[in-house]
Amino acid sequence: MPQVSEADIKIGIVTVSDRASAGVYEDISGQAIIDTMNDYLTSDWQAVYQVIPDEQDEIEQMLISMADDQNCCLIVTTGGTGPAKRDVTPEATEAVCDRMMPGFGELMRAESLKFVPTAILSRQTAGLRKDTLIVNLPGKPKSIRECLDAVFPAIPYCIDLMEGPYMECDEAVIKPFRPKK
Ligand SMILES: Nc1ncnc2c1ncn2[C@@H]1O[C@H](COP(=O)(O)OP(=O)(O)OP(=O)(O)O)[C@@H](O)[C@H]1O
Ligand SMILES: Nc1nc2c(c(=O)[nH]1)N[C@H]1C(S)=C(S)[C@@H](COP(=O)(O)O)O[C@H]1N2
Repeated sequence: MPQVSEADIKIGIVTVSDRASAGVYEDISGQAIIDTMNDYLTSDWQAVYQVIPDEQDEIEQMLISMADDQNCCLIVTTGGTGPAKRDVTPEATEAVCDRMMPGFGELMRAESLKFVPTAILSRQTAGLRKDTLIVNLPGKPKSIRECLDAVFPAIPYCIDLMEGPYMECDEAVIKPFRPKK
């Protein structure tokens, strides 16, 4: 049974992009994460959304604030996962996490390879900071759904195991996997 009311589902969305944060282009990828969560979730949820540049300190402070102060059970980042010199989102994620969840990156790269031969250029990872799951996605708008469709089925059960809020999904859109007790 849910331990926490559905309205307590807060999801952090962090777009890490020098150009989107400077207003050079519109942040389509962060909005795609919000749209995807709206498609997946039938539970009420609240987005905590920020667009920041590729600065490791700033990314770390944002993840800490969303996890510890704003009580997000899940934070999804987009951008800054590649080999370019300023791509440091995985380093920031690892720096703030207590335990890493390497299966997320492995699965997203494997699934992404079905769409782009450059999938292995993403160093995207995931990890746990106290009560929060942090998942990195690449920056390209189309990568959002490609990656989330692959890993999201495991996320509600992951959050159950972390004793977080119970996420109800639209099973016609995404089927969360919860092993029977
Ligand atoms: N948040 C975003 N919103 C819209 N388009 C994006 C976003 N992030 C990336 N893109 C698009 O994907 C392309 C490649 O993504 P990439 O991660 O290399 O972003 P980027 O341009 O390096 O970001 P930055 O501004 O930090 O340099 C970009 O040139 C842009 O067209
Ligand atoms: N699903 C998916 N994964 C993807 C891509 C994509 O278009 N779709 N782009 C790749 C490319 S071209 C790069 S450079 C890396 C890193 O992207 P980032 O630096 O924007 O995070 O993600 C890779 N992973």
